[in-house]
Parts: sequence; structure tokens; C-alpha cells
Amino acid sequence: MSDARLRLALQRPGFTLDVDLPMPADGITALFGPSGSGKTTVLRCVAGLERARGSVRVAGETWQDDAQRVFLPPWRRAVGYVFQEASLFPHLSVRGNLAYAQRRAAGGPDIALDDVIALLGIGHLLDRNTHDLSGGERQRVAIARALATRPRLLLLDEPLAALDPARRGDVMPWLERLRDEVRLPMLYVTHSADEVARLADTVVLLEDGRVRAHGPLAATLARADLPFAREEEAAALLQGRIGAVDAHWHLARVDFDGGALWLRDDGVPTGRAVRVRVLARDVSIAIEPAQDGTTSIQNILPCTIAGLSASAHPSQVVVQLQAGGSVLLARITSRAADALRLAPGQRAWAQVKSAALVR
Ligand SMILES: Nc1ncnc2c1ncn2[C@@H]1O[C@H](COP(=O)(O)OP(=O)(O)OP(=O)(O)O)[C@@H](O)[C@H]1O
Repeated sequence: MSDARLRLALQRPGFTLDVDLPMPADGITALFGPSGSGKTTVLRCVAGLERARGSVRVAGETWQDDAQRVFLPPWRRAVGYVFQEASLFPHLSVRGNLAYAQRRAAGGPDIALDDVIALLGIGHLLDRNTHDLSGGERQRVAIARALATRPRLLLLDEPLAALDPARRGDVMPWLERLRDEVRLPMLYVTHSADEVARLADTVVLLEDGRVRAHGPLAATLARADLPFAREEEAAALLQGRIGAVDAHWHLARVDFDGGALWLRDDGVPTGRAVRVRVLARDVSIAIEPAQDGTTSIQNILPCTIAGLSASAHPSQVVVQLQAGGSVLLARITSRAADALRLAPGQRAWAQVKSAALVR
């Protein structure tokens, strides 16, 4: 059995945590929410570093169950913990740090150390002193060290936040590999919408210590009742595959449930699963199909209006568009929505001005 569920309740002056969360057996669950909403507290309670009331079940193991008076101390919980600043042992080399972690292996799924080293691309760093590493390298070693303890759950608390944007971009593909190649549930705290879009499978939105929303990534980002859709960078996420490449025009076609989009060809091979991010501000709406050859917009998708909701500014509305099994968001002026008499159920065409591969 590999179920995982967290039920945590905790009271501090001015703050109450009260969460009940099923967790997927693998993949990245992003914990997202304003500062002080309780993200780090959830991680600390799961690791046993802090004591909440409730229960913590991970991969079929019970780490806490108040009803049965079970509370395992942190060292008996098979968690790997990665923090914002990698806390590597300064007196040990990279190899020494990994060997130390391996000796403390916790009994989770066996991942050979060589595989961990290859997965994170740190083979050439093994004999290096840890303070000679770049920030991005330190984080990769920190993740490898966490994996070397054979955890059943990986906790990552803003692992990229201390890196500059370029270094963050360098480490992101390693996290994607981790997500795709290691069957391990991961709880990932972040403030970055980019990291959520690129890495998460499931999103949990925490507000004031409570779960405001919880669900699969694409569906949750597109929900009109959540703050995601109202942000300046509001975007829909489409999950698809590279269906074709037009070598002459350097374009790649991404096929998804609901249509296809032509994007800049970034060399991703045909057949590869990809995520595409479409910003709400880059989508406009037509209520008649465009005549061939009358618009510069290449990507026009037939869809149905699913709903309209307020935007951050009253001059604009966010329109949810259902295209097959996918949802797009369009941010348009309230005046345009009124002039077109947009209403749920109406047939429409989403004109996508630009879209980008997230990976
Ligand atoms: N050691 C502590 N003692 C008392 N209160 C604390 C402690 N740590 C955190 N808090 C409070 O508990 C609440 C939740 O904090 P937590 O660090 O979990 O939030 P967060 O969502 O991780 O925030 P951030 O995004 O800023 O890291 C906040 O009100 C915070 O001030």
C-alpha cells in the first residue's frame, strides 16, 4: 500500500494550522501560498521537527497517529529534506557528504548511489570541497544527499530561492529529471509561479494555515475562483506532445486534448511530452471564425466559454475557455466582453498570440 495523507492541526499565537491532505504516491506536490500561510510549518510537522495534532501517513507507513499514540522522532522518519541554502558538511568532500547520508539510509526504496550521482550530474564534483561549489551545484549535491538517505518522501523548501535566475534555470532540468525518473512523492514549497508551472503535478494552495485549493496542476491554475487566474502572469497550462516539426519555418506543433498549437521549434523531438504555458494576456477571443488569410495569428482554437470572472483591475475580465479537455484563460477588457455579449456556453475562437514550451 502506498497511500499518503497528512492531517495536521497546530495553534500558535496569531496562527492556526488545520490541514487535511491526501498526497499522491509520486510526483511533485507544490505547496504554494502567501508568506506566513504555513508552508514550512507543514513540512516541519511531516518531518517530525514540530509537533502538530493529527496523523501523518506516508507510503503506507504511519509516522504519527495521535489516536494510537504514535509519534516517530525525526530520525525514524524516512524523509529527505532540502532547504533553501544547502547545509552540506563543510569538512567533508561531496563524496564524503554522500557517503555519510548513505550510512544513515532510512529504508525507503533502494536507489543506487551511482544512479543518484548520474541523475543529478554531479559525478565530476565528487572529490570537490563543498565550499568550492557554485550555488546550483550545492543544491544538486544537497538533493543527491537527501536521496542517498533512501527516503520515502522528499521535502523541498524553496530549493531554488537562494539562486539567481540564471542558476535557477540551470537546476530546474535536474529537478524535472528527478520528478520523471524517481518514483517518490515530493512536497515542494515555492513562491514561484514558474517553478509550479514547470515542475508540479499537483498544487496545494495554502491560505492562513488552511487548504484553500488542492488539485491537478492545469485544472487548478485555470480555476477562476483562485488567485492564480487574477495574477498579472495568469496562465493556462496545456499538457501535450510534439506532434510535428516544420523545419522550413522552424516551428513545432504541440498536440493536446482540445487542439494543436504551433510554437517556436526548440529542438524537442517529435513524440516528446511537453507542457505549454499560455498567458491569459496573450489570448484574445473572436465569436466568428476568422477567414483564411485574414489574421497574423497562427493559433486559433475553437472552444466554448466556460465562465467569466473578475480580474485584478475592473477594466478587465478573465474568461475561461474550454477547448476539448483543456482550459485556456483569456484576459480581455470588460468593455470587449460586454460588446461581444460573452456568456457561458457560447461558442468562441481563442486566438493565441504567443505560447511557450515550459520544458
Ligand atoms: N518558530 C516559530 N515560532 C512561532 N511562530 C512561528 C514560528 N515559525 C513560524 N511561525 C509563524 O507561523 C506562521 C506560519 O509560518 P510558516 O513559516 O510556516 O509560513 P510560510 O508559508 O512557510 O511562510 P514563508 O513563505 O514566508 O516562508 C507564521 O505566522 C509565522 O510567523
